[in-house]
Amino acid sequence: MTTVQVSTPGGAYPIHVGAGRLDRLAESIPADATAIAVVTNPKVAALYGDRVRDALAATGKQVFFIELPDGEAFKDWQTLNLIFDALLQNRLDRKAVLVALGGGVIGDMCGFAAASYMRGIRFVQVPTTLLAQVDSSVGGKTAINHPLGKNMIGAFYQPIAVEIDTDVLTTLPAREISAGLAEVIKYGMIIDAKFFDWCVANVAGLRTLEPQAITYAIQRSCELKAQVVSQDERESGLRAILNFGHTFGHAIESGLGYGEWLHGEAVGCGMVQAAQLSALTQGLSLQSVRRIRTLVQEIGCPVNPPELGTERWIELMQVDKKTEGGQLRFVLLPEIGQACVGVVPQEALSKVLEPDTASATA
Ligand SMILES: NC(=O)c1ccc[n+]([C@@H]2O[C@H](COP(=O)([O-])OP(=O)(O)OC[C@H]3O[C@@H](n4cnc5c(N)ncnc54)[C@H](O)[C@@H]3O)[C@@H](O)[C@H]2O)c1
Ligand SMILES: O=C(O)C(=O)C[C@@H](O)[C@H](O)[C@H](O)COP(=O)(O)O
Ligand SMILES: [Zn+2]
Repeated sequence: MTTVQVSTPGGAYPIHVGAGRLDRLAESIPADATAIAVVTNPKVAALYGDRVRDALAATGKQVFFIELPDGEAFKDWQTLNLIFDALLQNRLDRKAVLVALGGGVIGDMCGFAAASYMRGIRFVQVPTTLLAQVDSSVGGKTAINHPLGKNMIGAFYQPIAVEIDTDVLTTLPAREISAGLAEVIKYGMIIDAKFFDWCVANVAGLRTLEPQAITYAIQRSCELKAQVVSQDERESGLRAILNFGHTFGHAIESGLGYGEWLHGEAVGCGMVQAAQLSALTQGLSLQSVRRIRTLVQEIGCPVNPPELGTERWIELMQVDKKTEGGQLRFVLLPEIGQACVGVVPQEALSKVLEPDTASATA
């Protein structure tokens, strides 16, 4: 087991990474917890519910399970309210602890419920998808979607611990592994060129969950994300680089309907588009754009954006949280391993959004 530490003004906590962590969840429940509510979905509950129930029984506390419908399409008010209904019906008090057992959808919703139930109760992240293990369980962004935009209603709210059991990845479908790898390679592109090269060299092992490769990728991703959020918890500057590819990616998700493309797939494609935009505005070399495109393709994510039409793309991207005074801002790469945030000329953006001209920059 290895531990990565996160330290923010909103809370400091360990990320434990190792095989079999699910059986040791009791270690992350504070002694003064009055009850534990596990927020999950039917698919994850069927796979891991019994093990988690047994592990938490060791605390001697009352354990409730709250099952939400599965999928991005349910990351909404109505589903969030199911958590509050269950917490109130079971009379959970301020010293109750929530446990988010599932992927990023469960983690984001459980975290938002923890942030707002009785104005804030403690929660533990137990991410069970690769994407959630390398990204969404760390750093305290919690949210639900709005029909007009991704993650539009939410809060910054840190968990008290993150428990990553690498064994649970064995039941994940290949498509979900590819989606998770998109957020892994993102760290290489924005902050760690050596890690990017390592991902290129180890892509086969990553896709097949070769234990050493996937464990290292999870640890390194958590370290890099912890470094960023520990410096800028609430995205007043640096943290925005974690949004690389997301201005395009979120537009794909909301434009096509939540769940049509997986978040990681949309981000993978969005990173190719953002790399093309970086070539036009930051001098990113065409060789680097090609390397990014090839890696996104090799992890199994789409590299060709859906045809939404330039006007619709811009309308969808306008609601991005980085937009200031109506002006779109993008995360861009001057080179692989370095990122900045900036505005771009309209012509450059149009070139990327018009499929014929975009292919010329890749
Ligand atoms: N808060 C953040 O910083 C942050 C970061 C990245 C992504 N996100 C959000 O995370 C969400 C995407 O998360 P995701 O990719 O984990 O999707 P997800 O939560 O929908 O999970 C994907 C699928 O895998 C299933 N699943 C979960 N664990 C499993 C397992 N071990 N074996 C088999 N199936 C399993 C789920 O039930 C679901 O059907 C998006 O809403 C995105 O916006 C948030
Ligand atoms: O943690 C962050 O900061 C991120 O931007 C990580 C992203 O991968 C994640 O998808 C995040 O939820 C997007 O944030 P948003 O603020 O654009 O909704
Ligand atoms: Zn993301």
